Amino acid sequence: MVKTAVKVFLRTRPTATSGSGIKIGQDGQSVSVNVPKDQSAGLINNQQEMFSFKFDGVLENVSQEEAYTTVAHEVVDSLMSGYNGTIFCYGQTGAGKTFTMSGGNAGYAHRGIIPRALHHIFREIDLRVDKMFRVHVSYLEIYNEQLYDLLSESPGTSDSMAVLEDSNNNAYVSAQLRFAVAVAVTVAGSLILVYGFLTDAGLVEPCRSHTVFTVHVEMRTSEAASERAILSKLNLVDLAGSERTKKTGVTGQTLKEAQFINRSLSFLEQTVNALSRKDTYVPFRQTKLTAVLRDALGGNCKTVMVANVWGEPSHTEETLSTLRFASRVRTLTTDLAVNESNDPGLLLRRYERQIRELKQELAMRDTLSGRARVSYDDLTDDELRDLHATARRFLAGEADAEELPADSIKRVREAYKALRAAHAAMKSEMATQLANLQRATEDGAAVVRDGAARSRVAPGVGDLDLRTTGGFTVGQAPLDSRPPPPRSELGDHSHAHSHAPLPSGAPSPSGPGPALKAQSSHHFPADGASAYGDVPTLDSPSIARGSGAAAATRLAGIFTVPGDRNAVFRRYKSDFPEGRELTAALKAASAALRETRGSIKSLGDAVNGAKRRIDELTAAVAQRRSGGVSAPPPGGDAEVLDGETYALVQELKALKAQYRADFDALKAAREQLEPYIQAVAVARAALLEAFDRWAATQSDATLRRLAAAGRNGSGGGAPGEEEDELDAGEAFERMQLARITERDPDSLAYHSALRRTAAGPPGSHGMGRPPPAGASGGNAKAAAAATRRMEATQAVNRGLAR
Ligand SMILES: Nc1ncnc2c1ncn2[C@@H]1O[C@H](COP(=O)(O)OP(=O)(O)OP(=O)(O)O)[C@@H](O)[C@H]1O
Repeated sequence: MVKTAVKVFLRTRPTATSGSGIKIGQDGQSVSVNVPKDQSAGLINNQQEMFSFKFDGVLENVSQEEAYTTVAHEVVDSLMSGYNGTIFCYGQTGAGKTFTMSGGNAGYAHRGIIPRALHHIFREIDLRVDKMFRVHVSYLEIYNEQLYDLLSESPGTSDSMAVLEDSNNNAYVSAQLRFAVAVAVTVAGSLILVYGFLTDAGLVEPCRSHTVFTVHVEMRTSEAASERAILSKLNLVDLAGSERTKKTGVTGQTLKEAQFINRSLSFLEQTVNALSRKDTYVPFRQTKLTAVLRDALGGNCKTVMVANVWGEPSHTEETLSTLRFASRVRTLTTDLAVNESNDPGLLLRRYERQIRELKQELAMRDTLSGRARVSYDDLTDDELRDLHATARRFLAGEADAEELPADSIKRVREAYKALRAAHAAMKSEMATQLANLQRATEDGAAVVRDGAARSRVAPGVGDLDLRTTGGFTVGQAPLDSRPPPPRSELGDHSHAHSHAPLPSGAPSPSGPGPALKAQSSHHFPADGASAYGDVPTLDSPSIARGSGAAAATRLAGIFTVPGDRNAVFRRYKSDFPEGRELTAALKAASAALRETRGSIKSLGDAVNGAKRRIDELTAAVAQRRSGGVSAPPPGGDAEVLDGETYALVQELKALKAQYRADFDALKAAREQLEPYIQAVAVARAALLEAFDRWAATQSDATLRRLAAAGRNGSGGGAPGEEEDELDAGEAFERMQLARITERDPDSLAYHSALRRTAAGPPGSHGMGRPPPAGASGGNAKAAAAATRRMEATQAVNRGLAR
């Protein structure tokens, strides 16, 4: 914004009589008016005789051309640079306002500011070949405080016409027509066209209304940058002349017109006074005239006033009034600024062009760097659908990271979004499962508590404390508090399976029997997964806990074959509501754990994959550097990388960042796994404890009957559940078989026969009849001894062979 003073020029109408009383100073700016004393006032008369004023210039006896050059040329030049302008003529009626603004009919040389300004504008347009212009004109009349569009074919005022303000606080008249002036028409042609129009409109005839002729100019810097437009307008205002009605003695319609004119000019004066005093309130809205001239008087506009005076002695009073008003107008300032169009359509065109150019730039860079053609457009619906499916498969561990797009930022961003969506969906599913699991676990715990209440020997002993994450109350030792079995009994992990399970017998005073001790070497993973599946067998160490140990010992006494105990356990889980409920809870917990583990596994795979790739890239970069491909320049500080090494280093950098992020995610995911592990442990403990208590209440005969039914497969368990519930003995046998097949396939038949012999004749354990005490144990011992012998022989042979 540039502060600019309003310029005021005085123009005098040639007078017929001499001695007008108006004196022009040598500087061409000072004006003095001599008012002869009124002799009728008597001898003592203090009436002021001389009045002095100063303006920006005085036009006395000057041609129309000189008047234009002095008053309007600079304003029109500013218009062509994007600044608004207003030139208005003010003065008493007949002082020459219309002559100045429009011109006289006497000849071409008499044309006024309007036709000369149009001539000027089109001449400039012709000269500025690097720019594009559009010119419109509008023509407004304010008559008796009503707005009239003089370009409208339908005469009369329109209700929809009103003086409004645009977003830049510039005044404009709504619903006013604009007449487009073709730029292609020659300057002279345009002039004739517009001048003819002005004549038709009666502009060159004296009128008793205010008229505003506006030229709107739209300028664009060039064809290529057509999205940037500068808008400016020039208001050429011919005000109606003030009139002393008493003096002129007008009546009727003319009097009414004069009253309207004087009233609006009076408000114009008040407005100028308020602006001049810098009042906070300026009555712009009091009349249509001040509303239209708002910009010219204090807004974004370069303003020039022509004060027209008729220097006849009979008009001295009117002349003084005009000069006083002109002096106050000269104190006003306006704020000038170029008006750039903020038309959204233009902005859109500008952004479209920028995007087009950027895409071309990218395509060029891709070509230079040898990349395959990369699309920078938005993904289609089909592509987005595929991407979301790939993201889901990636999180589930079924797709590699390479399947996700990485060729453009846009596609990488979309991939991230798809991953986030897939992750959110997965999280929500897991939350639902967890809620179900918690419900099931709480139900199971309630069953356990009920059972405990019924069969409790000592209150509180052996109860699960579900307020903690699977801990135990007094009397029930947590898993990790149990001392490890002596190495001499169990051997280390690698040898644990070289011993046959010893299902015999008598309980030892130090705890579970040898069979249970041997079986306790089975790994009970810290994350709660059973070695043989989700549902525990009775060979799990938990059977020996707390009060459950008594039941386990009793069961071990009744059933010398581990499979029989599991058979009872299976019956318990399938035929008894309590067992069924607890088994269901455990399975739900295990399923949730398995699923969560699956997603972690895919993360782990991603981390490992990234690590492998980082190692490869690091080696490749190191090799290129050591090979001198990217060696530092002699004496230089910075290493100069060739294109390929630079690309490798960039990839390595990105990969490391990805690796760190994935690693953190993996760590966080592992921490999230803990509640699932605890939930499985709690559910498992609840099931085993409940079984112990239940078994303690059953008679030996009932237990044996259930074992026989379980052995015959006449109940319990869903298909395929046997695999999960494989007991320790059978599992051990299978493992042995696998080892023998691997080490000495030829001896397979021998071992198979030995095992069958040890197990006794087919059906000897069936039909509800328990095997003779010790028989099975003896056979198992024999089998174990035979295996040990074979392994010892093989070990000796291997040693000899070395
Ligand atoms: N500088 C001048 N040189 C020659 N003739 C002039 C000049 N100024 C005014 N006249 C003549 O004076 C007459 C009245 O001028 P004009 O109509 O322009 O006055 P006006 O101020 O517009 O009056 P109104 O307010 O009534 O419209 C016209 O005939 C015009 O040609």
